[in-house]
Amino acid sequence: MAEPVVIWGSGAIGGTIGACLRRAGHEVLFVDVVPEHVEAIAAGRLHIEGPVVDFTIGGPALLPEQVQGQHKLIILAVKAHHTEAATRALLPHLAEDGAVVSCQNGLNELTIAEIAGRQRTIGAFVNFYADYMGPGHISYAKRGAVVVGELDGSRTPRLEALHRMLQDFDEDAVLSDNVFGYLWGKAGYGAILKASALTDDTIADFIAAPARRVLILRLVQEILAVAAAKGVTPLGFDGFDPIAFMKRDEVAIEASMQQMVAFNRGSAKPRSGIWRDLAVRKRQTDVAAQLAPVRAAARAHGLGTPIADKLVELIGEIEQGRRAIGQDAADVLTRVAQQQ
Ligand SMILES: NC(=O)C1=CN([C@@H]2O[C@H](COP(=O)(O)OP(=O)(O)OC[C@H]3O[C@@H](n4cnc5c(N)ncnc54)[C@H](OP(=O)(O)O)[C@@H]3O)[C@@H](O)[C@H]2O)C=CC1
Ligand SMILES: CC(C)(CO)C(=O)C(=O)O
Repeated sequence: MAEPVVIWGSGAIGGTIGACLRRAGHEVLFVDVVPEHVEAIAAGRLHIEGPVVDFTIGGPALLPEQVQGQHKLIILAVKAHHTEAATRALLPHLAEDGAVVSCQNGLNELTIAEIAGRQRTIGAFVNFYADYMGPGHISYAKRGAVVVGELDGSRTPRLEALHRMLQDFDEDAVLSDNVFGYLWGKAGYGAILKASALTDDTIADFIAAPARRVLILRLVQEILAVAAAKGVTPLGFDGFDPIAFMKRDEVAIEASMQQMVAFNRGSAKPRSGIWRDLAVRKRQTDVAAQLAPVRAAARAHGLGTPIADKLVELIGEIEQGRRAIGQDAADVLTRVAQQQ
């Protein structure tokens, strides 16, 4: 049997990628902490549904403590606040010459590299839209950018092999020499998603709302200023044009806003995973964990992140049941943005 690609965290993102790879003929080992989900996958009842694909498949599936041996390729797809624990748990199963690929939101590669070593970390960026609906049931709502790249930008045989494999998931998958550019781009776009989760608005409605314009502009600019201070050139994707925001080019910003609205309008996943964690799954989000490295980098460069700081605080209040999701929460954040 060929060496399997291990999917560590087989929810919305990991489950979708793993199922599609398995359907394309790759050996896949699914790992997850949810016993009923693991059981469903092992029993051949992993249903990926939605406008992109609709099929049911299965495959070897284990809880983390059941994994044995060492593996050369592990795709990590847990939420950012679980990255450290998951990486420590997978470490004994990562071959000396193996690699962890972070298919996550945030700058998780930094945490993974610290634990597994930079040589054993490959960068990735995903912007497709999916939801975990329940054990063995995932909605793949919308295709989006899929990118892989070595952390130092080099082109290596292992990266080329990974890229070829991911083309079996999405034929437009990109091999990049600037994966951190995409990750910082997503940090900018992701900040809009996080702010939208303060409300019940769809992502498209939130971006289109005139009342949120100043918040979106200043929040994105605040995040991308940190990227600039680090010497990273953020890259655009799926309608988001970070350079327009950085240059404060009103015409290009307007075009990007319209494209982001069009990209999100009518999506089968109309709201972010963060909103879903708050409103549907009633659980902690990974907003603080995603923004932690951005805020730390800002501090290291003498920059403030007052809007992101307030965003983390507001999301925390919702998580703790001390604030309701709604326009009031977004109004509070908008007022902070107006002061910048
Ligand atoms: N969903 C989307 O459309 C997109 C998500 N992302 C990012 O992708 C990453 C994954 O998100 P998503 O797939 O939505 O999240 P999900 O919650 O759907 O899937 C993550 C899965 O990993 C499980 N898990 C948690 N801790 C561990 C662990 N230590 N070992 C193994 N499994 C674990 C979770 O269990 P439990 O639920 O019990 O914690 C869950 O089943 C996040 O960083 C997210 O921000 C990026 C782009 C789009
Ligand atoms: C909205 C989306 C799917 C965009 O990638 C996302 O990142 C999330 O749900 O957290």
